[in-house]
Amino acid sequence: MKLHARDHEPARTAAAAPRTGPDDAGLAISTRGLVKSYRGPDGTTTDAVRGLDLDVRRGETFAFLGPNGAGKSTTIAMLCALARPTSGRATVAGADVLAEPERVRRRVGLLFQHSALDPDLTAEQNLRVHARLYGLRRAEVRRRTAEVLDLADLSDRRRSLVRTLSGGMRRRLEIARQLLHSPGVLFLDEPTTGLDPHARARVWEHLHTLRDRHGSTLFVTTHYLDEAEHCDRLAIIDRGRLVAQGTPRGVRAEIGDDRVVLRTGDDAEARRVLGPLVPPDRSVAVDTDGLWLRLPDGSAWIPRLCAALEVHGIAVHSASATPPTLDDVFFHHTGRSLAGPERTGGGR
Ligand SMILES: Nc1ncnc2c1ncn2[C@@H]1O[C@H](COP(=O)(O)OP(=O)(O)OP(=O)(O)O)[C@@H](O)[C@H]1O
Repeated sequence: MKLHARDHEPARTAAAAPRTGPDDAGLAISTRGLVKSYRGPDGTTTDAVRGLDLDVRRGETFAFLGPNGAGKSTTIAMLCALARPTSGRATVAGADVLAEPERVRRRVGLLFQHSALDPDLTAEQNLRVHARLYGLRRAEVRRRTAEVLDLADLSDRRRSLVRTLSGGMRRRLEIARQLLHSPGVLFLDEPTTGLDPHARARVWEHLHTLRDRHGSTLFVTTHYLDEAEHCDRLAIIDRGRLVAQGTPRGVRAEIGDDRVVLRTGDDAEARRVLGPLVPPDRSVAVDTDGLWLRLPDGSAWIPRLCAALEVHGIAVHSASATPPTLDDVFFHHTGRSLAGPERTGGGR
């Protein structure tokens, strides 16, 4: 699902909100058993989100990862009080999404996947329109516009028409726009999709500045695993269910073992030879990278594996051992890959 600005613009009368809500536990977002089911016209039900328990601390950058259709946008829509949960509870910036949806909407900012800027207005004009929608007073509009332009490093382009800005600049302007009303939590739905690597890096620089200088809580969905690696904490969702939650290092440590990858003259045969050598609860799989295994202290295993293949006359072209990646974490829990083509074998 894609969220669109026109569906969810805040009410004209909405007032500027306090930065944070009255949550005592230091949590910016907390959900328990959050469920969203869609009923189709033919009576069939899609369970987009199935019992999500999430905790996001104030001031952290939290990545929300999952493949297409995992339920990320639906979760964001519920957390921003734009879609009503079917069941469960959620508190965002100190307000309850079911009992206080207006308050939630005033306390969050939401960056949509698709541009919500008017290309025929200048950067500054776009910000002013948005500030007025949030009911900011005239003097406040001027002050906040200048502040967020500076934060986005776009002060020198404030009089440029949006259509003349680069893709990365537009994204930074959109983020700036969502900061005008000082939201308690900023949701960003795939903020870097479609940007080149340089522009992606600039957007992340900007997001880290927000966190470090202003203590903003950022909830970011992304398909890019390298981006999630740089967040404070993350959650991985698949088919509406949480599969892992914690720091990048923590969720990787949970699956523990190294990934040993061998490129051989005959990966299928090598798989057959090595299968009996490894402990029964370890997988041996083949994908586009070659043959791989998950083993504790992987580099210590390599000589033994190579020796066994040599005995069977199978050439080994390369061998490496690396600590688990976030994709390995996903594979460990689902038996599928988040990033590349489907792997075979292994998983739970
Ligand atoms: N309005 C809707 N009506 C019916 N089904 C929906 C609706 N919105 C989403 N879905 C379904 O709910 C599931 C989760 O969709 P969602 O858009 O939340 O996933 P996502 O993780 O954001 O995917 P993507 O990364 O592709 O944006 C999908 O199966 C989707 O088809």
